[in-house]
Amino acid sequence: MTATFTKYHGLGNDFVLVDNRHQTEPLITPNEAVRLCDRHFGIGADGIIFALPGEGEHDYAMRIFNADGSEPEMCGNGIRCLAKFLAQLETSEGHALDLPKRYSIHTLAGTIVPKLQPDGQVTVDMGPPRLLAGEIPTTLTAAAEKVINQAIAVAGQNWSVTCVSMGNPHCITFVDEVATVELSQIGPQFEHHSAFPERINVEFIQVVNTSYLKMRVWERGAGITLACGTGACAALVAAVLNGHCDRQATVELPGGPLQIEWSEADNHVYMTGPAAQVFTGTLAK
Ligand SMILES: N[C@@H](CCC[C@H](N)C(=O)O)C(=O)O
Repeated sequence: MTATFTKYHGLGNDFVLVDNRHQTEPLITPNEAVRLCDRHFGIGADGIIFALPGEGEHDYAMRIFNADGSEPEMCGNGIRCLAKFLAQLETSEGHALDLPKRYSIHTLAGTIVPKLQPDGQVTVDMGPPRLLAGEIPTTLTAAAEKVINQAIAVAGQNWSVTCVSMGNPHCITFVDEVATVELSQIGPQFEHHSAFPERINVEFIQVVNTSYLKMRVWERGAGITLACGTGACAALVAAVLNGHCDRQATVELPGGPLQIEWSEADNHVYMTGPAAQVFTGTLAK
């Protein structure tokens, strides 16, 4: 059996997109995902994303496997790529594309709504952040408490962290200079710390001013990536909770900037950024 794929990236966070709209089971197994994500023996990607059939109110569903084969609940850069992929599939099937175009997507983090804008950017309603320790999950405090500015020892250093779930778990720490963080050494020790039973994505944030944050990330199941959409949303929320930032800010990642807003009106987080197609291919099975 052969399957086609399309490679996309959102600010250098790259994914293999698979048209899986005809069946609910992913065409690729977690083990195959590990092989395909390998940058020497495979296509090379931070994850594999499946465009699945939607049910009820949902146009489609999305699932994703990380580069290590684990399955996260959500992916911010990935869902912008998925929205562009779906638009491309639909237009190639003869459907008209009227912009702005909105999709209702079922994910393991709930309903997420990306909207394709006329200028090529994608704005995503990422839903509300979840702040309770039990929702992250973390054992850093009692399950019904928030984790804001909490002490933790990792890699022989004391850190002060704020935890936010955007459906998937994030631990944010503020530093003077992101460029000096030894990410490849410290990142995995956060990811596998016993305080995080489902592992964790960790974001290091430099507050440049109240509307501009710099960020570097170590992702659960993927390691250092050039950008993380859910991580940028979690970072903005953490910065607001710590009084560092306005509710609307640019988050600058190694791969480029994202515009993030935590709306006071509906408590949802909105992310705006690009997504680009790189190439298409056929999988050798
Ligand atoms: N890069 C993604 C997040 C992908 C999932 C993450 N590695 C996890 O395991 O939670 C994004 O842009 O949000």
